[in-house]
Amino acid sequence: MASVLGKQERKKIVFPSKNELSEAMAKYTANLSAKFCKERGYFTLVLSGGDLISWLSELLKPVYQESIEWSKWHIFWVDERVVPLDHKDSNYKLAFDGFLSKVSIPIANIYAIDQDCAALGDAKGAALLYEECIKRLVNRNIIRTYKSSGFPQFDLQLLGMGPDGHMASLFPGHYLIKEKANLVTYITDSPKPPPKRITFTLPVINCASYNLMAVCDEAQADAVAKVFEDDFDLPSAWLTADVEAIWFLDQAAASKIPK
Ligand SMILES: O=C1O[C@H](COP(=O)(O)O)[C@@H](O)[C@H](O)[C@H]1O
Repeated sequence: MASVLGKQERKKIVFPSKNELSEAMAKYTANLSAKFCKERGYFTLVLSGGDLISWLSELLKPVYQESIEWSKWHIFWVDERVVPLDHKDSNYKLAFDGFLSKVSIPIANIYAIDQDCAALGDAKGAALLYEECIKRLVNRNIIRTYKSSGFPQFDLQLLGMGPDGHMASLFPGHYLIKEKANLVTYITDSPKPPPKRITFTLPVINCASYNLMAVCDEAQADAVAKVFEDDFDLPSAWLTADVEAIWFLDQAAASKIPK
């Protein structure tokens, strides 16, 4: 299995405010949607939870509503909290209420975690079934594979980072960051509530063609500075991609990056 880690240039764009960041994120996403829909008839987009979802509202504007080929989109989650899908902590609910219910992506193309596992709080089962779901879509060629590694390769992942430097549900100091055998794994002692979550493993995250990490606000400035100083204790510092890994920051989040 090819190594997918390794140091790569960490690109960043600093925006005056969240508004400009969210406009640029919409443009970036729409451009990649057009590229992949044209090249292969599908666009595989991975979402995270957190603040990022509200910044996606730019994609609801008429210019995008009318031009994006929504029927070709396939939606996944880089991590999910193992709670019922209508629970306030569910990343699926957050994205569905704030974005997915307002665009015409076929419901069959929205891949939430297994409802029963979610309702029962079965994190292990949820991870296993999500991995199976991804493998099935790889077999149907909806998700590509990364070169010869056999890992799934998503077209674009939209990621966020917590103030502690976590991305997806990979937390600083937790052994999950080292997990390389599985595509999807689980955690039952997440330092950030809720404790039960599933998450893509780092090799899967880094196989994506494009990774866009969007971070705003001063509360994240210390973690952002550490990432740009190559502090690999922070899971987010490990982020790479096959084609491009790019950080979209507002001025507050970028304020402590050494000049
Ligand atoms: O718990 C989570 O946190 C991260 C970061 O969220 P943010 O609100 O600080 O941007 C998020 O990316 C992840 O998907 C979520 O489960």
